Amino acid sequence: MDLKQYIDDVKDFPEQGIVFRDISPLMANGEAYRYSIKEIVKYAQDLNVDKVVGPEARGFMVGCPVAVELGCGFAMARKKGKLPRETVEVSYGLEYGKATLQLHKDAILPGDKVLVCDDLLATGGTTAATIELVEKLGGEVVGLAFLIELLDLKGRDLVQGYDIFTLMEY
Ligand SMILES: O=P(O)(O)OC[C@H]1O[C@H](OP(=O)(O)OP(=O)(O)O)[C@H](O)[C@@H]1O
Ligand SMILES: Nc1ncnc2[nH]cnc12
Repeated sequence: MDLKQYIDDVKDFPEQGIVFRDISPLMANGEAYRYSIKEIVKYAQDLNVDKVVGPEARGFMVGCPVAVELGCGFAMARKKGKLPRETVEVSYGLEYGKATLQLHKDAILPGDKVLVCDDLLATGGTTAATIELVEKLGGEVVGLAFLIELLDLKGRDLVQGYDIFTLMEY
């Protein structure tokens, strides 16, 4: 399926010079959304995943349906201040800003095999921070899955050594 027809390229959002790759049209199309999730599930099928972790917010859109299909749990990596119980946290930079992500301390059990899911890999800052959170809690990241990879930003270099699956490259 040609998934790129469902990605809207928005110039100068959220800042001058950024081309924002908007996944809203893909999610609005049941067939394209379902196909994307099924492809990630196929990739993850043999990884023996215990938990899927997705960073807020678009990571939830990809990670939750993948977890449901795999029949495993999902843990939310949320922006600072949103989780009500004890957390671990990591601050990071992304293509257009800075943020802090948190995970509940009991979201990952030591030895859990974790699949990190997000809509898009740009600089890799968000993904590297998510991996760091999982590893702080003793989890093992067994794969990283995205709808989109922005090749120029070399996010792969920041997460070297991890297995990466992407459906679209720009
Ligand atoms: O590889 P990076 O340079 O880190 O960029 C990728 C991240 O940026 C976006 O999230 P954003 O922080 O904009 O949050 P949102 O999902 O809440 O829109 C996107 O969903 C990824 O998580
Ligand atoms: N160019 C981009 N489009 C959409 N989401 C992003 N997150 C980081 N960079 C992005």
